[in-house]
Amino acid sequence: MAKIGVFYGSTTGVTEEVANKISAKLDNADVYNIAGNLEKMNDYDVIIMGTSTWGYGDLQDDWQGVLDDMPSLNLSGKKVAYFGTGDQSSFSDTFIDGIGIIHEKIKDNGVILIGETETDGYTFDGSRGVEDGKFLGLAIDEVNQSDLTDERVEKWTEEIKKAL
Ligand SMILES: Cc1cc2nc3c(=O)[nH]c(=O)nc-3n(C[C@H](O)[C@H](O)[C@H](O)COP(=O)(O)O)c2cc1C
Repeated sequence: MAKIGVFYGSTTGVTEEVANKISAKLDNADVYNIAGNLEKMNDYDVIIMGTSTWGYGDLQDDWQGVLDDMPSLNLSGKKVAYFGTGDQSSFSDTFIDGIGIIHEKIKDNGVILIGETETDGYTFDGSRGVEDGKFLGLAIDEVNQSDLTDERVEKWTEEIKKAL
């Protein structure tokens, strides 16, 4: 299988936990906290990026810290997938905005986006993580729909495997 790296930024541990679940479903893919590990992306063919969203549509702090360095990575030809954790109820206008902020920064670097998902089953008003009616990646809401997380991860990782 292609070499997969999972990179996450997590303020209270939710996104970290989801990163570990995703890794477990992908033959224990390597998992990194993005803080201090941005350059490690260069070592992987497939890069899975996970972030939460804070403030009102703000990128998680550790991702914010590396965001401006991301365009200098050589991501050309690499497959990239996103997962975002958020709260669609309290932050209905900015649900998982973080993945959209990252994508905006690197989308012109020749990345091949995989792992987009349907928005069915979620209720929210707006998201920078949605493009052409689909989430740019996997959306996880541990605040309101934690009972769905495991099956969402399972289904998504099966799709990711097919896209490799
Ligand atoms: C003060 C505050 C602001 C938040 N802002 C947003 C937001 O704008 N959009 C969103 O989808 N979730 C928002 N959330 C929800 C978090 O992103 C969510 O709980 C996430 O899973 C936390 O993940 P982490 O512990 O990995 O950082 C916010 C939560 C808090 C407490």
